[in-house]
Parts: sequence; C-alpha cells; structure tokens
Amino acid sequence: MEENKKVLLGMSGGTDSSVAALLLQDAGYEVTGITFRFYEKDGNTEYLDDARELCQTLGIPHLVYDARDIFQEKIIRYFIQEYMAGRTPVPCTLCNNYLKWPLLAQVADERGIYHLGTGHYVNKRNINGYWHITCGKDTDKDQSFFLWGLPQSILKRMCLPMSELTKTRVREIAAARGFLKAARKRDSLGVCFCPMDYRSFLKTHVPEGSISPGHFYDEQGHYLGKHEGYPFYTIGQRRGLGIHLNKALFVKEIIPPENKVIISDNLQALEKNEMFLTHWNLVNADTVLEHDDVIVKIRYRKQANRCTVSQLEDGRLHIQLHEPLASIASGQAAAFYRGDVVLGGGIIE
Ligand SMILES: Nc1ncnc2c1ncn2[C@@H]1O[C@H](COP(=O)(O)OP(=O)(O)OP(=O)(O)O)[C@@H](O)[C@H]1O
Repeated sequence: MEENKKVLLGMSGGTDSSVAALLLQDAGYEVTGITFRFYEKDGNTEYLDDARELCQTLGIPHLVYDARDIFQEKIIRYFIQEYMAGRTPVPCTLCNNYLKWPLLAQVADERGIYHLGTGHYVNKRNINGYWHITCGKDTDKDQSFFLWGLPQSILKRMCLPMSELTKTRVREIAAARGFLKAARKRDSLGVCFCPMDYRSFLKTHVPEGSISPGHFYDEQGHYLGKHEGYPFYTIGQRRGLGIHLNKALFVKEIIPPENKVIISDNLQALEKNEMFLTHWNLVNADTVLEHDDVIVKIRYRKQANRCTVSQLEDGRLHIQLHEPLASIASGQAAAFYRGDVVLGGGIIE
C-alpha cells in the first residue's frame, strides 16, 4: 500500500490511546479509532462507550471489532494450558504479536489506511534499512519488552505518539484538553483478563478436579510438605509456599506428570548459564548472532544480562549467558537489546 496520511488507532478507552487520538489529529492525520473486544470482565463494556464518546468528540469514525472468540482461543486458552503444563505464559507478548497489531494491519488494509497507531510507550528507529522498536522515553512505562515479535511489514507502518512522552505529561494533556475522565483513568496493571494473582483465575477457569494437591520435595528428594497443585507455582517463586523452615526457599523445578514441586534453599541452584528459544524473531540476524554485546531480558524490569546468541541446526536459538541468571522459566519470553534498541526475542523452551 502507498503511504498516506491516514492512521488506524487502537483505542482501549484508556488515557494513553485517548491522548494518542488527540495528538495524531493535531499532527494532521486522518484518524480512525478501532476498539477490539478482547475480553469483558462481568460483561462490562464501559470501555467501548468511552472510546466511542471520545471519537465522537473528536469527530473521527469509530469501529468496533469483536475479537472475543479468537482472544479466548489464542490467549486465554493458551494461558491456562501453559500453567497446566508447568510453564509460565506471556499473554501480553502473544496478544501484541499475534492479535493486536496483526488485526490493526488487517482492518487498515481493508480500508486503505497506511499507518497503525497505539498508545504504547515505545519508539521505533530505522537502522541500516531495518525498522526496530526502541524504548519509550518514559522508562517506567516502557513497553518495548512486549514487541519483539512484529514483522517489518507492521513496524514500518507503526505510528507511536507516546514515544517521547511521560505518563505524567499524557495525563496533563488529557486534562488540559478537557478529557477529564481519560485524564483520571487508572493505569492498567498486569494481564488484562486476569487478576494480579493468576491462581484465583486458574481455579475458576479449569474443570473441577484438574488441579489437585501434591507434594514439595527438596533437591535430594526429601518430602517437605504439601502443595495446592503444581500450576499454582512458578520457577523462582519464594512467597506463598506455605513451608516454614526459617530460611528463604525457592521453587526450582515443576514436574507436572508427578505433580511434584522441587524446592531449593539456594538461589544459586536456580542459576543457569544458557537457555534455548523457540518461536523467535530477529529483526536483522546479522547484528545479533555471534555478537558478544547483546543484552537479554527475561523480565519486564530490573534484569539485563549480556549473552551470545547462536542458531542451532534444529532451528532453535541458543543463548549463552555471560553471567549466570536465576529463575529462567520455560514459556517466558526473552527479548534482545543493544542499548535502547530491541533486536528480537523468543520463547524460552
Ligand atoms: N481493546 C483494545 N482495542 C484496541 N486497541 C487497544 C485495546 N487495548 C489496548 N489497545 C491499544 O494498545 C495500547 C497498549 O495497550 P495496553 O493495555 O498495554 O496499555 P494501556 O496503558 O492500558 O493503554 P491505554 O491507557 O490506552 O488503555 C493502547 O494504548 C491501545 O492503543
């Protein structure tokens, strides 16, 4: 498609995408808002009304796309299955890579709209002909960690009005323009369909009897106590284990077929020097493979390790960590960075 001055903006009804609509309009874009119906807790559709009202006020068209079935299938079912397999899922990464951005592109294509916009706190940069996601200016809100899987065909069309803004500034803009509800909306925390503690969600979303109590063991195979069922534990977890031995204890391993959870009192025992990735994406493999200055992150915050990435004959990526890293859980995402540039990422095997 030829580049034009039209943008399809994902609107959640929240502060960021509301301000994004204002800013894109100010910048001279012909904005169309779209709200995806991904998940509605207790049937609450207030977010749809908020997005629609904002579009009405700005005089821009507003589309609604019902993606509940596909979200249920691709994200919620996957989320439950991963925990049931003893793995740690990354629903926001998958939603961005496989649903949100591809759906934006699909609808934009149908309507002859070139640009794709969201209120993500990220930026993008062209390096030697390849578009890369880069960190947003607001380091507290930066969402680059979730966007390593997007193809060039989407990256080149991305329009990111939050890239140079802080959340505080975004709220000020909303208030100054009279969008008081948008200005005061609470930040969304964690996974949109799941409370902060995923355990209560699992309890109500798996068939009765599919999670049953099991046993904790130490690394030598000694029985330590009872647990509530292996899906309720994640690698590295130290709180809420219900075993009191007057020392810090960590989940080291989860063995689903035996419903066993292995506990260690030594964080170093959880450290690894390598990991393997599947479902990976590298923006420009030449700048990543076999270089010794790549940073890998497996957590959204407070962790960054140097590594060397190689491709194996079976297609997986091998990550050699330069210093050991604790609590690597299969199913989690790993994202590669050089400075503020996202080079790619993958799913930990
Ligand atoms: N249901 C949705 N429909 C369309 N776009 C969405 C939807 N949910 C999120 N988005 C887009 O993805 C961006 C990032 O979403 P996320 O939920 O991570 O951020 P957020 O901080 O809650 O954003 P906002 O303040 O706009 O709600 C949003 O700013 C918006 O542009």
